[in-house]
Amino acid sequence: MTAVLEISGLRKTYRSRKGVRNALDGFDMVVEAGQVHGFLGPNGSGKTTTLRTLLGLIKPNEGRMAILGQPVPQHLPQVAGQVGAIVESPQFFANLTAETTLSLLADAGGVDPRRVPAVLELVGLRDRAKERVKTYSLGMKQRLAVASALLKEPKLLILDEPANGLDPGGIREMRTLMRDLSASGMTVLLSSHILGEIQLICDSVTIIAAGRRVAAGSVAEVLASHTSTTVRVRLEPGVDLPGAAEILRAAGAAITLENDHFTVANAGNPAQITKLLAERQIYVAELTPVSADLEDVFLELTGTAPVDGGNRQVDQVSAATRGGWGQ
Ligand SMILES: Nc1ncnc2c1ncn2[C@@H]1O[C@H](COP(=O)(O)OP(=O)(O)OP(=O)(O)O)[C@@H](O)[C@H]1O
Repeated sequence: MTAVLEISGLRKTYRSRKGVRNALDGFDMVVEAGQVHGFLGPNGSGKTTTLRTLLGLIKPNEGRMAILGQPVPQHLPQVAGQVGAIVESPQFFANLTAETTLSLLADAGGVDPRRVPAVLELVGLRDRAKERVKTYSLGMKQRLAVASALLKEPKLLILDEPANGLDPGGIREMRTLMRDLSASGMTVLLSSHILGEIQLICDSVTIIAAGRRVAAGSVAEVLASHTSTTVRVRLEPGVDLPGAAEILRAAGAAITLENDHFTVANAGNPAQITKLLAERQIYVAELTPVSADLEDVFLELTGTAPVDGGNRQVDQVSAATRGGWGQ
């Protein structure tokens, strides 16, 4: 496979009166041709900084980037025509129709005007194309934004949170659209917080936390590499479940208590669980690895799982990510 996008060792430091912040701290990413690639990370982890740096909107302190094999930002003018991007919600003139908006953009970008009805059809706005943008819902504006990025038939489409504001039907249509675009040979880089959606849409993902890559690969690989670290524990009926959970928690385990069982995250050595409980005459009835979904992996790797008894603060990393328990 060929890489459409390569980033290595990217560093970006913001300086303000409050001090220095390393938004990107040696970040790496590779997106192969024809993939729908998910770019995931918690708030403030560096996603927008990465995308803006890639598009030449801000200057990195260090690192190498290439789009379609061309080093950027040096060769951005050569590849810009093959990259469609929506990084910040584009503003449209409210009094213009979608059709006029796209026609003006096509004209300004030297794009064949026949692309306008084609992209309106693609994003499902054909029947509302002659209505003013101010009458559009948020979801329809999102579609118009995607349509504008598709005008020049890009080889690489970069979308920051394209499903934002869409209802479930809209999200499903956006998913179909992404798959159709990918089937037509386009590579799509997609940042999103809707992890279930990413799991359904994407072939591969990169997860970023605190400006560094913490996981990358096909969705199946990323999931497989984390399947066995969380275990589900059931006890014999009638045993005090919260009490048992507390014993493990006191020993440093990250516990999530459910109705009739609890889970232990990051449990490198599940035997430790049975041992600790048996010492208190509590016997485990079931101990099974939980197959992780992308949300579990994300929470674990980025340290953004909810904090017990408190509100997690920005930049606060949960104990579970600071190393395995029971190793
Ligand atoms: N212009 C700026 N000046 C100072 N700090 C900044 C600036 N832009 C971003 N940052 C900081 O850099 C870090 C990364 O921000 P960035 O916007 O790239 O994160 P993000 O992953 O896109 O977050 P979100 O999901 O919330 O949009 C954050 O700590 C943010 O506060």
